[in-house]
Amino acid sequence: MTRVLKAGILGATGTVGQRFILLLAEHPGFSIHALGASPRSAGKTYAKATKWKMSQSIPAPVRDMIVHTCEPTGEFLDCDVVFSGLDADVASEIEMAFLKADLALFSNAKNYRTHEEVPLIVPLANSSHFDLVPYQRSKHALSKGFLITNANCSTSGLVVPLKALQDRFGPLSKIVVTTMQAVSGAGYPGVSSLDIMDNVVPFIGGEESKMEWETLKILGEVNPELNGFTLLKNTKVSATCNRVPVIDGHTECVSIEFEQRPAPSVEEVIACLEAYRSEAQALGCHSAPEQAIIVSREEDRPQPRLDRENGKGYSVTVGRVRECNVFDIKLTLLVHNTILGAAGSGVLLAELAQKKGLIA
Ligand SMILES: NC(=O)C1=CN([C@@H]2O[C@H](COP(=O)(O)OP(=O)(O)OC[C@H]3O[C@@H](n4cnc5c(N)ncnc54)[C@H](OP(=O)(O)O)[C@@H]3O)[C@@H](O)[C@H]2O)C=CC1
Ligand SMILES: N[C@@H](CC(=O)OP(=O)(O)O)C(=O)O
Repeated sequence: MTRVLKAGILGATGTVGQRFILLLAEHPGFSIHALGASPRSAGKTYAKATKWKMSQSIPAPVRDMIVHTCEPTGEFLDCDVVFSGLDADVASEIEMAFLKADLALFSNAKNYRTHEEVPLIVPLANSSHFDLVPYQRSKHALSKGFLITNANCSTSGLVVPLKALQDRFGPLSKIVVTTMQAVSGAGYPGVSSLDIMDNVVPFIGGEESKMEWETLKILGEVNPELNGFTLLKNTKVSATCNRVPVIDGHTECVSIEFEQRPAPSVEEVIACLEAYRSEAQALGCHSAPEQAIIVSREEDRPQPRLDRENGKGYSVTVGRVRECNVFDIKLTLLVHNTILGAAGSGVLLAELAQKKGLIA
């Protein structure tokens, strides 16, 4: 029987923070122990500090908890794990302070994803990158702490089927992806209603380069010395990102070229995606979905409203798998941007870390 872990949440009042609250409050393996947000929220009860936007109510035990500033003191020091949903403008300094305090930190912010000693892990794709933790600990003289980042929400959906295909058919030479991203991805208040209603905005600052680069790190490997990452060199990724008037769920149209000739057929690709099993599933992690990738055969799926809760938001739903007459295969995928694309990844990463013995 694994013990219940005390969890802290940084950025607890935001869009990702609220999702952490819901996922952790109903999780048998965690108890919510400390909440942090900006000095504007500190000292207030959680119910007063947050602008709650989830369709479920604030869990009763959390409503009257007091929100603190984000410093590694007090209740945060008792935490076994700390999840960060901090605004990127403040995440660098705060997360480094928590790492230096020897805490186990799982971050949603982009700030340390590109760092050479920091694993960037999508739990259904590259959990082998946890192998760098001992080196990170030795570099920072830590005994139990570490910093793991999870990916950009659109990247998180993309890499799961790509990993399945790469493992089965070898290197992918070209990937072109066009996203239709939900407004919750922009946090709260996010995109103004006058900008997004009756509209599509064909720009999300910094998103395309993040998707292109993060994919190469995630689908790359930990080097043999276990002290760095080898990024994919021969895979080219091009992303185009759009904001659409959907509340939750990022949809992505993906075209893929394989190195292998002849390229796999549509039937082989579907069979590979359906058979794919991640380490999180193999280890029996509580939040791991039964199917990492759900393939829909209906001609008009996936759709955000109908498919985003698949696998409780932890599965990637793939549909419209078909031949591409420019590359080899094209498909459409859907990822829940605040579950597998954000807070859910953090929770599943903590479960994996516990299974791997990285959390005592
Ligand atoms: N939304 C999504 O789908 C995804 C988001 N992310 C990333 O996760 C992070 C959070 O995003 P999101 O929840 O959307 O953002 P929000 O803007 O909704 O929330 C930001 C949080 O940061 C806190 N904060 C702001 N300033 C400070 C400060 N000076 N000190 C301490 N805390 C502060 C806010 O507290 P307060 O309420 O007190 O202001 C709030 O809790 C970002 O880095 C984002 O890029 C990653 C993947 C997906
Ligand atoms: N930019 C994403 C959400 C996000 O915050 O991503 P990142 O953590 O990579 O900055 C979106 O708008 O949907």
